[in-house]
Amino acid sequence: MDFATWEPIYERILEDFGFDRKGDEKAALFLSHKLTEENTVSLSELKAVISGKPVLVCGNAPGLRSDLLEINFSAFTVIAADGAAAVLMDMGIVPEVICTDLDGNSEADIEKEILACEKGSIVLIHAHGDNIDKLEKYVPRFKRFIATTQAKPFDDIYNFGGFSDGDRCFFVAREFGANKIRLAGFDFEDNNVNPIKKKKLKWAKKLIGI
Ligand SMILES: Nc1ncnc2c1ncn2[C@@H]1O[C@H](COP(=O)(O)OP(=O)(O)OP(=O)(O)O)[C@@H](O)[C@H]1O
Ligand SMILES: Nc1nc2c(c(=O)[nH]1)N=C(CO)CN2
Repeated sequence: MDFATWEPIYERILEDFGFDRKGDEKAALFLSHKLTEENTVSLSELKAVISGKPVLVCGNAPGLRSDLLEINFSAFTVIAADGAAAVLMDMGIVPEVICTDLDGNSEADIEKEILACEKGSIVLIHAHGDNIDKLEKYVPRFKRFIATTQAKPFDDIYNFGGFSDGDRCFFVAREFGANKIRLAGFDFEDNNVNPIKKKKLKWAKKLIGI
């Protein structure tokens, strides 16, 4: 999705949550300073695992494990949203792609994302105004990654559209030409979550429906 199409949606999201665009921009700049030639994954590498392939996008709803029992993984490129990567790793599955803002989960889950990266997952690390501390702490531990922002993209900081980790996975799958996208571990109506998460799920449902 080009930024001109995304920007009005992004502005509505910022307003709905009361988030500050300047904070997102500062975080993106911070992340850009962590990129080197050695730790940057190319978009062609990402495209190679998605283009023309059926993609399974895994969210981290409580039903993820049971959804996964019905799925033949070998038929899909697996893209995991943040904590979903830990669930997959626990099942012995290394997702091909992970989208994470590094702020949703326990330290143990982040360690599993770092391990997945070492085992070959392409990790898309997302900068936003409320995760600079996490970026500072964990980004040096990821050997290779792609940097993303929800604000205006620049240089090697990309914006493929989407806001929370789950819907960004979906946008990545679409942007890079998945021939089919199946969802697992998405429960947009989950009431067992805090009000901010509820609002994020409302936006996720809307964005994935676009
Ligand atoms: N019922 C649900 N509870 C939690 N996550 C869900 C649910 N349904 C779908 N998801 C998707 O799973 C993604 C990963 O969730 P997780 O809790 O691991 O990370 P998070 O960083 O806390 O999530 P978020 O990006 O929403 O802040 C979410 O971004 C969301 O899109
Ligand atoms: N500024 C800001 N942006 C976000 C945030 C957040 O908490 N703050 N959370 C997200 C999904 O977890 C995605 N983007």
